[in-house]
Amino acid sequence: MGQVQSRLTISPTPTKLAWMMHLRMLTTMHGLCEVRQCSKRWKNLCPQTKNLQKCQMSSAGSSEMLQVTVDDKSGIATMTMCRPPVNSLNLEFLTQINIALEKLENSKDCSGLIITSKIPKIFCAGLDIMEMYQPNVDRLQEFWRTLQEMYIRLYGSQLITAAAINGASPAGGCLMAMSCDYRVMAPGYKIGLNETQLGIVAPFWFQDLIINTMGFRQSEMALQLGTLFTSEEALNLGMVDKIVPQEQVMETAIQEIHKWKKIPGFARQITKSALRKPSIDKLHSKREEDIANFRDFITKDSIQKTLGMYIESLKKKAK
Ligand SMILES: CCCCCCCCCCCC/C=C/CC(=O)SCCNC(=O)CCNC(=O)[C@H](O)C(C)(C)COP(=O)(O)OP(=O)(O)OC[C@H]1O[C@@H](n2cnc3c(N)ncnc32)[C@H](O)[C@@H]1OP(=O)(O)O
Repeated sequence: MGQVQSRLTISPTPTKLAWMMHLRMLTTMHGLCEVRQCSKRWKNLCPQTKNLQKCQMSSAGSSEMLQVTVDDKSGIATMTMCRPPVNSLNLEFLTQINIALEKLENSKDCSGLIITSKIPKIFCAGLDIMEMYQPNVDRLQEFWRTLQEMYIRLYGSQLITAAAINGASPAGGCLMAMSCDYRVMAPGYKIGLNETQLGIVAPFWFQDLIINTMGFRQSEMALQLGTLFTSEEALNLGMVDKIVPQEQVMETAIQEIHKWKKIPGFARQITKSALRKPSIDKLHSKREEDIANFRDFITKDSIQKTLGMYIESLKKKAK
């Protein structure tokens, strides 16, 4: 897929027209996915399915990186990541996730969302390191803006959100999971913000998120040491909420959403918004500064050298 030169602006509160124009631009520019007004038309797209409305977010031209299904009986959506080999988040993948989040948020039929992975033993390996290594600066900035967008959408979602963590979940994968309301994890995997181990720095909003999740003291140790926790350690720290055998992860997430659905939605949403709004507002107010910091940091020679060495070490390990 070619380099993206122009700026993609996904406004947090786009007008319907602006959003549609933006989606059309994305489709044209990237051959990303056949953009459809999903919420109303899922049924029409998949008339053969009764209870399961399926929206394939990618067209024949690109791989099916993200599968989104909504169970019309329960209103629970499942977003399944499938970007081999490790579900790393590049610009196109993040854009697809944002489009799906926008559609689900606006769908009257959807009340809950589960994020999970189709790749065995991997939930999400975090940011695609290749986006940060020897980057095109315009694309690099757009990449970061799109990651910010994902966090704003997911952490601020009105839906009941759960991460069904069925594999490794370092760095950006951990960010994604912690942005949900609930985390259920299979045993035997690692999760955490390991940025310092790569020689990079988790930005303030990653830091705020982990502090909001498990408190200051444990977060400052975890962030400085770049600790990847086992599922069991993560449970003890409050980074995840439950551990169940691999084959029960999805069912447990579904049951948990059903439990949350019994709470009056309006009261729950206002409470969630009040708790999370300060962190989201902080990012909104520093968004451009944060992008500039990221760009200046990543394009430093010393950081490029470190990233190059890290990529080599991953490749050697994979052999
Ligand atoms: C005022 C100034 C302040 C300054 C502020 C500055 C702000 C700067 C901000 C900068 C922050 C940037 C934030 C980054 C967050 C991130 O998410 S960084 C990414 C971190 N991710 C990782 O470290 C994960 C690395 N991967 C792994 O640990 C393992 O791959 C795995 C545990 C996920 C899976 O292991 P396994 O199943 O054994 O697979 P592998 O053989 O290791 O890998 C297979 C294959 O995938 C490639 N790969 C792995 N991870 C990534 C990745 N994240 N991106 C791209 N590619 C990845 C790996 O190289 C292998 O490829 P090949 O088969 O060799 O081609």
